[in-house]
Amino acid sequence: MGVEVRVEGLTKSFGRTPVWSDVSLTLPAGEISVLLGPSGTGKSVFLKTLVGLLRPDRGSIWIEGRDLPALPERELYEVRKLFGVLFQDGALFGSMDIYDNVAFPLREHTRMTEAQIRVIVGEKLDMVGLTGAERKLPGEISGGMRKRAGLARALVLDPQIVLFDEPDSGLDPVRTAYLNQLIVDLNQQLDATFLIVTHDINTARTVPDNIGLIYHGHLAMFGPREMLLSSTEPVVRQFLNAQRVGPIGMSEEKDADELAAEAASGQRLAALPPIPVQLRPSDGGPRRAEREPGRWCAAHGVNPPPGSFRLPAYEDRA
Ligand SMILES: Nc1ncnc2c1ncn2[C@@H]1O[C@H](COP(=O)(O)OP(=O)(O)OP(=O)(O)O)[C@@H](O)[C@H]1O
Repeated sequence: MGVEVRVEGLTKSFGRTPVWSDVSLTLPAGEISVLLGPSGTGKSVFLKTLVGLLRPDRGSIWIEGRDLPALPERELYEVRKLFGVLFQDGALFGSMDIYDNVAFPLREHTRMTEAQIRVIVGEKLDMVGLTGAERKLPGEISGGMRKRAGLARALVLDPQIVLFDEPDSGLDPVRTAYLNQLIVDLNQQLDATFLIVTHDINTARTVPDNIGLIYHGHLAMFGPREMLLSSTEPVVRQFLNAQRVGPIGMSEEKDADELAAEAASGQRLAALPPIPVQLRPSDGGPRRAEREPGRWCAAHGVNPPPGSFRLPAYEDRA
């Protein structure tokens, strides 16, 4: 069922510049979580810190009873094998074809024979729909295919935790929809815990089980999807509505004068959009962490925005 990742009081700065402080959250085992936040708030830094590429100033990352930042380098190297990471650009080696890119971690980290490697690479390329593209160079395929090749490589060592850094960046809405479906299908098939950093509101609303929002150097909120999607916090409403009105400014947080001027001019935050149904696996089976729509809201006495949990009209007709 994947592994739980428990982050406690994590703080990171570069020199005297703080990125975020006192971040605490638990990624539930086997579930999909999404991390949102304005540009530059340190979401990529958070992923790199989780996987041990950056050291936090303070705090703990507990995985299977081990606190990652406290581990000596040799043990950290072992724990890193639990992770698969899909970097923003796929991070493929430009001079290697897709097959060799996907085979790379197996050749680097295991003693498998080439025959064994061929079976695994074939299986992962099939999972992401890239069978037949083995001999292409990264420069010869589309951005969407590069993402999928990067995903095949991230999965090749059977990771327990998969981190996705903006998997939808640079993709058109249709390719994003395919990739989102692939993520939900993979989560159903694999024993892994997923964390996705994204700016795509539709992805954030339909793909995860849990959502977090980093804002102004802190984790503003983290919890079940319905908690965030029904939240009345101004920063959440502004983000989910993709609005200029609200506490988030162009380059930083708006100050009190700016917010007062906004209120005086009659500009208001829009109402929350309805909570959509979650994306289901394409085989019609249940999600790994399936929950009844509206259960969290009902259990917490929260009224979801009107129109929530309905299928879009065109799906009602199908
Ligand atoms: N190695 C580094 N050394 C110094 N500063 C860094 C380093 N890596 C990131 N930063 C700084 O940390 C801050 C957070 O960067 P990060 O890329 O994590 O933001 P982000 O939330 O992922 O942004 P975006 O949504 O635009 O991708 C930025 O100000 C960035 O310049």
